[in-house]
Amino acid sequence: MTARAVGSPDGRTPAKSNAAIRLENVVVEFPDASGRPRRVLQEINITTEPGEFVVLVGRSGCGKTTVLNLLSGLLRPTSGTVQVLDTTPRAARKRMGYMFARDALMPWRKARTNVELGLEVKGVGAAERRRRAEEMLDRVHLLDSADLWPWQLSQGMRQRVALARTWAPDPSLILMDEPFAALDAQTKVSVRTEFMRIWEESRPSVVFVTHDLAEALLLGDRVIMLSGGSIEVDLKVPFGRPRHVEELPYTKEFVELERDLWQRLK
Ligand SMILES: Nc1ncnc2c1ncn2[C@@H]1O[C@H](COP(=O)(O)OP(=O)(O)OP(=O)(O)O)[C@@H](O)[C@H]1O
Repeated sequence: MTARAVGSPDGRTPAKSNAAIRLENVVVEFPDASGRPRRVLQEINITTEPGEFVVLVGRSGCGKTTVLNLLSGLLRPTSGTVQVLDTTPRAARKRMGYMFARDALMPWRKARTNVELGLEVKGVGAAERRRRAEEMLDRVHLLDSADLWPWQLSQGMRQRVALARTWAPDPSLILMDEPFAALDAQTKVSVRTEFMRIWEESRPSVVFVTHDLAEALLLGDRVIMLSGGSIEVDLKVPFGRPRHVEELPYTKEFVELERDLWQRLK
């Protein structure tokens, strides 16, 4: 049998390995109002390591969600190549998890069966699904609420159920689009703290989009700022792990770094 290089459309070019994501010379064009192509991403190159937590920031419309759409396989680049977990986005789909600003829990399922959803898609048996869903609900302190419907949960609780659902199938890469943006300030701090605790236990690769520069520095290993369709900043975050997400924002080093990033954003 002839070996076929993973991620290589023609099967001849050997794929480069050991990256969580790899965007090479990626261009994305969308038609403008008059139907002419408008370039949204210009020859973007991003490679991230397995286990790396990368945050995408930038002004509204700079292309952050477009990058997530490329990674999830919803969108194909106009030119260039996109690899996820050393293969095509489509082939990597079952090893990816997603979380968005609105929890998107299914209203006809209780918290428990919402968490089981990704496990069902993977074909995990009923008993193991139940065990894993309960384990995850326990980790977000919602085991007592396992049999409640989404409408019986607060926004913060729903977002924690969504967190449990994203984590339950043990994804290798998680794509997150402003997952805490709809939460009030206090709930945001507590959900974010739980999220960091769970992430630090298993450390899947993450690509996280936010408008909040403090959040980017608080969570990320690396912050990539997009501007005008190009990479404006690619910053290695200098804070160690585990992080004190409640205390770190008040340190001098953090405040200075956040101010620098704000200046770049302007
Ligand atoms: N399907 C599409 N058709 C045409 N234009 C699109 C499409 N999707 C996105 N765009 C355009 O591409 C640009 C980038 O959009 P994108 O959603 O990636 O930005 P963003 O940085 O995520 O913005 P925000 O922070 O406001 O969510 C925008 O100008 C948007 O209008």
